[in-house]
Amino acid sequence: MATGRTHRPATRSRGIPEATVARLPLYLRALTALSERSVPTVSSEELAAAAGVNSAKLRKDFSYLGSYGTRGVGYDVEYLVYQISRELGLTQDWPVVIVGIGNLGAALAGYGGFASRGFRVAALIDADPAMTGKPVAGIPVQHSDDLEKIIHDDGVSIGVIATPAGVAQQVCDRLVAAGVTSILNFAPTVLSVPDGVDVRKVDLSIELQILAFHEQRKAGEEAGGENAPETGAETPAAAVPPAPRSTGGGRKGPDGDVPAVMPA
Ligand SMILES: NC(=O)c1ccc[n+]([C@@H]2O[C@H](COP(=O)([O-])OP(=O)(O)OC[C@H]3O[C@@H](n4cnc5c(N)ncnc54)[C@H](O)[C@@H]3O)[C@@H](O)[C@H]2O)c1
Repeated sequence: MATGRTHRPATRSRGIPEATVARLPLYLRALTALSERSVPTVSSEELAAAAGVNSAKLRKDFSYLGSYGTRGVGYDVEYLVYQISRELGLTQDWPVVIVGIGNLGAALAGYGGFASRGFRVAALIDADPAMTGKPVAGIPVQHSDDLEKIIHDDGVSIGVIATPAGVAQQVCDRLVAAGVTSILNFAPTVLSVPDGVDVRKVDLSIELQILAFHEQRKAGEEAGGENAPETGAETPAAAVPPAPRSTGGGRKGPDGDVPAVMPA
């Protein structure tokens, strides 16, 4: 797995640590569920449990947002949704392109959770001429020859790579050259990007391998007659901070990308 080296410091310019930033989506997901149930306020303990985070950590995280809640009442759900959305840059629309519209790309294109969170799928791009013009999830696929024009015309800054691993670096290079500065990589390969470009990667097989490790350990402990380890809690993988980021200049070498779903 990538070590997550990038050019950014562990603390953002506005003073919010990367570890806190990584937990904000977890809070937002829990708060959105509360909002949908018209719950007006929530205590730090309740919200921490819903987000799978320690409540002291939650209070510390929210202090960076200037949100302290009201004693005996808790946090205002709607206001916190607004605050976190604003902090994450979700109060604006982010056009996204997906490159590689095979099994995975098509599934991502049809995923309603992007649009509902402010990520508009602006274009679907594939190198297969047979797919050009065919609608996937209601969006016509465009040929990769037009990638640069599409990025430019739609003002896209976020690209999703769902191509075979062998072409992912080349696709990444084209996206970056065209002006994309954030990449979500699903291809099982480590991408090199220049400074100023953020890469997050998702690899579900790595998550399964980590679960396999824990399964093996549990089985070993049971066989050894030891007490079973603590179970039952969802590990907030995405809340784990990225590894320290280098501040060196130049193109980020291999491992310059960061896993979007990080193991604990
Ligand atoms: N991260 C994960 O958890 C996860 C899960 C499933 C698949 N994957 C990976 O996602 C990728 C896609 O998997 P899939 O099952 O959808 O494969 P697929 O073969 O169904 O689709 C790949 C698509 O990419 C297109 N393509 C090939 N070269 C291209 C290029 N240069 N530019 C644009 N498009 C190009 C192909 O025409 C095809 O439509 C693979 O790398 C796979 O290993 C990752």
